[in-house]
Amino acid sequence: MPPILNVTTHSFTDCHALADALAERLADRLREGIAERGHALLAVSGGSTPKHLFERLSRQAVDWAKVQVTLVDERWVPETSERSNAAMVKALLLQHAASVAQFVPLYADAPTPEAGLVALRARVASLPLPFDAVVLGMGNDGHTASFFPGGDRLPEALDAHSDVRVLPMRAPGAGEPRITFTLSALLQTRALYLHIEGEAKRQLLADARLGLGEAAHFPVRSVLTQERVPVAVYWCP
Ligand SMILES: O=C1O[C@H](COP(=O)(O)O)[C@@H](O)[C@H](O)[C@H]1O
Repeated sequence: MPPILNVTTHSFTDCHALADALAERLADRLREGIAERGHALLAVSGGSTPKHLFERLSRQAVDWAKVQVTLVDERWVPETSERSNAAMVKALLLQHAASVAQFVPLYADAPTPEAGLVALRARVASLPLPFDAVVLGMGNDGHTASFFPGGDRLPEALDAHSDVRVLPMRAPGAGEPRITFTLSALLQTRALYLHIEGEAKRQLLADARLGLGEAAHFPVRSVLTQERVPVAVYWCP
């Protein structure tokens, strides 16, 4: 991918090498946060891509009792659902050394994200932003966090000057209603990573960066074209 804007790409031979490198980088960030402020705050993505990363990160030597972990977005399903991002974080990341980290979920026991929003906003208001690190993923449709193409609240979610931290989101390709940190909140971070795997996503991201074809309208382009925080792309085939 050509280097444009403030995006750098780190390529790896396979998902294990990528997971090792990104886990070490994230652990460095968390240790720096703890050394400088006494605590650290990490936001991770759900979906299938971060599974190896979570396994590696959970074993990193970090004072995890001083770390808060949250998600960049969540599907509005209880943790008993196999679609729950929280369930995946608990099963793979909050294990081993990281089992003592404090998890801040984005799901509340309410029928819709709108019904749970007041409780959820109070919960995330207590998070001491900026994040030490945010790890985004990307779907094959160019969504990141729950910034979906055609999302009903996409313009609000992508407003880089918004003071809203979380929003509900519904979209044709989203599967179920969502809750997502806004772009404005996610850019309040000391380090921003975009973790993608596979040739199709590499090409999609390259097109989005260059504004080519339909990828010019993919929500992930808002992350790539902002100038507030450098983006480190971690990629493997
Ligand atoms: O639904 C979601 O999908 C994206 C991408 O997931 P992947 O399975 O293609 O890795 C993920 O980044 C997001 O957090 C999640 O809610």
